[in-house]
Amino acid sequence: MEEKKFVEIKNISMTYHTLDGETKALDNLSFDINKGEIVTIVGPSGCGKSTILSIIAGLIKPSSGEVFIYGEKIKNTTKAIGYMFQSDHLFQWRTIMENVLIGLEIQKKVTLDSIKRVEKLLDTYGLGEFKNHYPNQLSGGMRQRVALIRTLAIEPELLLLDEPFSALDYQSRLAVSDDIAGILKREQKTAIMVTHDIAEAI
Ligand SMILES: Nc1ncnc2c1ncn2[C@@H]1O[C@H](COP(=O)(O)OP(=O)(O)OP(=O)(O)O)[C@@H](O)[C@H]1O
Repeated sequence: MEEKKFVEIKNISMTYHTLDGETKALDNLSFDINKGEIVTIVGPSGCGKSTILSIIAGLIKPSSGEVFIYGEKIKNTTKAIGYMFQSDHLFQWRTIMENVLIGLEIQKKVTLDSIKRVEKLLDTYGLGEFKNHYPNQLSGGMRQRVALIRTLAIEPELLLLDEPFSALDYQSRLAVSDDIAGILKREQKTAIMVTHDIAEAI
């Protein structure tokens, strides 16, 4: 029997309708992703990268086409998918620990075990000492790591990363992208990242 594909994007098209007219953002896009793969989508600004991530995440409905996860059609958002946006969106009034726990809090899954797991992630990725600090006390690169750990904390099966390094300067971007690629590989995650930067994709 053929093994079920993890993520299947099938014939997705998306046209936005506004008062000014129509914008075709995606035209009959299809691709598959296997478990454990890290896929990057590269393209210039406006080519529809954020649109495809939002469709996979179930945040917007495509004009036509379907997304399947393990053969099941995506209808709404699902806990199986973690979405990390362009900027880190950390809450300034919450400590690093409180920021990282927010997804688990919403899902009512804050337990001793989940706290331990999150503390271990913070320790492993050099943020253990900063768990009681506030986001404005951290560097941009550290904040991106916090945002990634917050996304990993809910243990998503698929991570969607929208230009995760765009807020950083060139040098930190290279360091942090190595860093984050390392984390994704060690945690054996499946991820789709979009970027307009070919170096970052590589
Ligand atoms: N909500 C919307 N309403 C109308 N048009 C939209 C909407 N969202 C995106 N678009 C248009 O769809 C096209 C694709 O946008 P999208 O944000 O997916 O591109 P992108 O590749 O992610 O760009 P960027 O890298 O600048 O974020 C663009 O022409 C954009 O103007």
